[in-house]
Amino acid sequence: MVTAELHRHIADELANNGYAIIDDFLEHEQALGLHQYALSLADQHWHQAAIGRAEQQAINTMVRRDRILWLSPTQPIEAAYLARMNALKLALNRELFMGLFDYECHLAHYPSGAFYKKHLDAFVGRSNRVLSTVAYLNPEWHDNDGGALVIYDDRDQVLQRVTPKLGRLVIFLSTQFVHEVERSFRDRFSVTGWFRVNASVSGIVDPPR
Ligand SMILES: O=C(O)CCC(=O)C(=O)O
Ligand SMILES: [Fe+2]
Repeated sequence: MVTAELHRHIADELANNGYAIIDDFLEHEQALGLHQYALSLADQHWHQAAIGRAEQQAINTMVRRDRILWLSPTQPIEAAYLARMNALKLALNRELFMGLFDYECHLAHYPSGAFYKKHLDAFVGRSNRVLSTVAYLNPEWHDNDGGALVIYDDRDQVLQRVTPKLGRLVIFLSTQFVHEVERSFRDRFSVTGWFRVNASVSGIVDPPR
């Protein structure tokens, strides 16, 4: 699919279902490059992920056990990913008038045994995160490797069980879908991010990193 068509497809899916799952969203080279990059980063670059907002941010390994690294445009490979998501942001604003203001994202590494229990990424009126994105960086992932993303509907029924395979993007409304990452049995890598509306619009600023 050419980019304009792909962006329209994502906008349609979001408008109709509130989420979209796009295989090969990342080109093979880019996805593999990010995977290699994540593998090359030494231990000290990664941080144990926290949960909760601002003053209550806490590390709780009963809830999540992934390690993260925020992306910035300083490295070309990070800049290329951010540019890709910026293009998507512009398209979604054009198609859906979403008023998306910026995008923040981090690499995430789930070592073998890691998971992230059921949660919402944002609460209505309490966060400026409106759209969650996860791009997966795992070549040759099999169902018995675990680590599926499970998305629930508003009656707590499984809506989608998504295998974290290389190049796939999942995008969903942050306040609408409870989701979890099942225990992974291999190293699992992804880029997780959020499109945000202007803090002065929602009146809330997300926690400092
Ligand atoms: O990696 C995934 O599939 C989802 C991660 C997630 O839910 C999060 O970081 O908030
Ligand atoms: Fe999440």
